[in-house]
Amino acid sequence: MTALQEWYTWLEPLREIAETAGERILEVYRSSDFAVEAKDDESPLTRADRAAHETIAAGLRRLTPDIPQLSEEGDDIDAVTRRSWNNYWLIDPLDGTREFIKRNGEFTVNIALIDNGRPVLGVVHAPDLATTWSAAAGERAYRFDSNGMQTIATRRAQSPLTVVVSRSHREAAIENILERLGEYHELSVGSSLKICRVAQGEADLYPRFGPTCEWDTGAAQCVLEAAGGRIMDIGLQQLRYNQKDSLLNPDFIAVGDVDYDWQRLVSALNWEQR
Ligand SMILES: Nc1ncnc2c1ncn2[C@@H]1O[C@H](COP(=O)(O)O)[C@@H](OP(=O)(O)O)[C@H]1O
Ligand SMILES: [Mg+2]
Repeated sequence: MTALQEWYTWLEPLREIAETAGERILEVYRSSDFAVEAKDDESPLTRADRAAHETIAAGLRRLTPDIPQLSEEGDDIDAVTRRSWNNYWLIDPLDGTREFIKRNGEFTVNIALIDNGRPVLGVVHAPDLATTWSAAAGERAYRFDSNGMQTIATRRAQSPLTVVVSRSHREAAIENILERLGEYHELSVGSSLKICRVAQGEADLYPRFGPTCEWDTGAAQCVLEAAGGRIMDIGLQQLRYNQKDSLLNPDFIAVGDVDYDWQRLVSALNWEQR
């Protein structure tokens, strides 16, 4: 695999690919009168997932024919093959499937370029919110919406903390942690938008205890890190990608203020015994 000297120039085409996939999703979302509960072959959800996946796969093949793709909706790729890659596109064509079904608009298209275990490009697009977040490692993070393009940045942690939690997946462990935080403000949000809310300085912490996959976090992690934040496992190590046979993430916290004493919070939460 060649070195990725050109990767920075791929950010704009990447945003276009994500937004085109978003248009395909919205065609289904807006045309269907659906009440789907599960993925079956005929469901609008499945059609939207597939249409977004195909659009992204074709767009990335045109942009970078030599870089492999790992998509939630793509072929299963065995771990040995995958782990031999130095870099690859990591894709969740439609994150927040429950939000799509509930029609609350909180679903996203996610594309990250992973290089040696780290996200170096990331685009998160929320089609129904007409908003896109994008970043390249080592550069600024941006949000594009009806007001145009803005630089985004995380904020200093505020007291009480504002905590983002999943709208649809709320494990008992999360309830325990929230209880132990004492006073806090809560934002309930679907999909990778939670990480984007931390990245744009609206929230301080997003704790996730329970299964997520690497494609749920890769693109938004790139945005959050470029905006000044971090996603860390319980050892406060930054999440890395393609390091294991499994594609499941560990428990993690996404934080905006890297100078805050998260270690103290994590220790106080008695994480190991939650
Ligand atoms: N049991 C499980 N195993 C793996 N991933 C899970 C999971 N439960 C939830 N997730 C992940 O959490 C994501 C939704 O997160 P949230 O609740 O924050 O919106 C899902 O994305 P999809 O909607 O793309 O399937 C899915 O990847
Ligand atoms: Mg997902």
